[in-house]
Order: sequence, then structure tokens, then C-alpha cells
Amino acid sequence: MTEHSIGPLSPGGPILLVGAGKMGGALLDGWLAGGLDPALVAVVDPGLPPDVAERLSAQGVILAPEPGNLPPPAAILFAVKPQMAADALPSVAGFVSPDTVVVSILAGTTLKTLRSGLPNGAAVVRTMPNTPASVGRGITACVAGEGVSAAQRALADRLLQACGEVVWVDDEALIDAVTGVSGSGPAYVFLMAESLARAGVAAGLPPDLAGKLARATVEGAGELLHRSPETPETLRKNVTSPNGTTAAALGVLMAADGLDPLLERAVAAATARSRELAG
Ligand SMILES: NC(=O)C1=CN([C@@H]2O[C@H](COP(=O)(O)OP(=O)(O)OC[C@H]3O[C@@H](n4cnc5c(N)ncnc54)[C@H](OP(=O)(O)O)[C@@H]3O)[C@@H](O)[C@H]2O)C=CC1
Ligand SMILES: O=C(O)[C@@H]1CCC=N1
Repeated sequence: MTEHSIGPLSPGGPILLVGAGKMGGALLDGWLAGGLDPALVAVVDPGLPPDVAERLSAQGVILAPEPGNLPPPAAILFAVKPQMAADALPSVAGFVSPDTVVVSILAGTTLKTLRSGLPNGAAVVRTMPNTPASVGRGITACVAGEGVSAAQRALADRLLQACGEVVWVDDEALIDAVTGVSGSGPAYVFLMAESLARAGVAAGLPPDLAGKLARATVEGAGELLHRSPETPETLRKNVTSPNGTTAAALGVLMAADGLDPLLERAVAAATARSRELAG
């Protein structure tokens, strides 16, 4: 069970997920774990693996609906790869009613592009979630397009809150840097676990032990950061004895050519790629 219960939700129509891959599937898991009634959820994804389709169907989720046999969705969560957007938008458009809000999670795909593939005046919210959503610990940044009503914004907020925290921005341009920090960010942290394990092996540990230590360290540090009211800086200082082992390591990581410039370049590369995807 996640920390974020969606509770009873009467959205006034089903919630349609278009694209139930890694991220769409994570959000779907978050909704179901958060208590969203599966009978209110429909999924369009021609590539759904049979075991996933079977599990969702057994839970009562509606699979592969057509616009003619599904009531107008209150919200459509659009979650295909950005490169598939043009192919998939016509099928999304077929489900859109005047009251539907389309919530996109596509990296680099602008409100303008999305709206151009949907019926005139469609309400669109562009968002950037991240995969910890599958365990209720995601964070999603959102920007509302023109004409999104307060009720539509509240519904988008509620659906995303079932999977973690939600923040709203007014400036769509910020979403590219959001993607570089929190959208892609979980990958940087997982890489830290991989890289720390490799460094442990280089320092003489057996690979299994290095992997176990590195994973538990990243998990534990994340949990401590989650539970503690302290800043990351204070938590770091709490580990660091004067002239001790951590100080020796931080001398490398916090040097002029250490982690800051490396992450700055990494986030800049992701941000630039997000802008590039927008065309
Ligand atoms: N993964 C992440 O961490 C994050 C991803 N995003 C965004 O989420 C989106 C999805 O990414 P991700 O989940 O990683 O990608 P996936 O490839 O895992 O998921 C996309 C899914 O959409 C399916 N699909 C393809 N075409 C259609 C269609 N016409 N109609 C319905 N479904 C279709 C795909 O099927 P098939 O595989 O058969 O093509 C696949 O199952 C991307 O736009 C990405 O930018 C945003 C934040 C974080
Ligand atoms: O790598 C990507 O393009 C997507 C967007 C953010 C995380 N994954």
C-alpha cells in the first residue's frame, strides 16, 4: 500500500491510460494501490504483455476500449514514447469529450504539440512524473494549458498525488529542467548504487558483498532523508568525522572536478534533450 491513498474518487467518467509501459504502468500501479476503483480505469496499449493484461483484467480494469463502448473519460493519461505521440494522438483524440482533461507525461512534448493533435479547445495538462510513483514516492511537476478548469486541474492533481508529491508551475519552459532533475533523476541514483558497488569491488570486496552494501546504503540514505527533518547537508555532515574516512572521500567528490560539475553537465544534457524532443 502506498502512503498516498486516492480514496473514493467520483471523477464523472472513467480514467483512460494510453500507454501502459514503464511509467504509465507505474502510475496505474500507484492508482490501484491508492484505492482507485479498477472499474473506473481503462487501458489502451496494443503492446501490453499477456501476463499484465491478465492481471489487470482479473482486477477489473477495462482493457482496449473503443470510443464507442467507453463513457467519455474524465481524464486521459497519455503515456507513450514521445516518438509515438503523432501516431497515438488520433486515438486519444477519439476519446476526448468537452469535459475530458488530457494529462500528458511525454518528455519534451509541448502543450502546443499536444493540443494541435486533439479536438479544438481540448484541456491539456503537461506533466513530468518519475518512476518512484510505482511505490507512491514519485514527484510530478505539472503545467496547465489554456482552458483547463479548476475541477480538471484538481482531478489531474488527485491522480498524480496517488503516486506521490505534485507541484505545479506556471512556466512551461521549466518542465525541461524538471525532466533533467526529477524525471530522469531516479536513474542517477540507481547509477550511484551501481557505481558504488563497482568502486567497492575495485577496493577489494567480493562483487556480491559490494552490491549488497551499495544497494542497502542508497536505500537507507534515501529513507533517512525521507524521514529526517534535517537538510541533506546536515545529514552529510553527520556522517563526516573531522579528518576521518568520509572527509577523505568527500575531498574527491566535492573537489572542483567532483560531483557538482558532473551532475551539472548531466542535468544540462537531459534538459537540452528535452528541448530537442520538442523540435
Ligand atoms: N520511464 C520514465 O522514467 C519516465 C518516462 N516519462 C515519459 O513517459 C512516456 C513513456 O515512457 P516509458 O513508460 O518509459 O516507455 P514505455 O515504452 O515503457 O511505454 C510506452 C508504452 O506505450 C505503448 N504504446 C506504443 N504505441 C501506443 C499507442 N499508439 N497507443 C497506446 N499505447 C502505445 C508501448 O507499447 P510498445 O512497447 O509495444 O511500443 C509501451 O507499452 C514517455 O513519453 C517518457 O518521456 C516521463 C517520466 C519518467
Ligand atoms: O529518459 C526519458 O526520456 C524519460 C523522461 C524522463 C525519464 N525518462
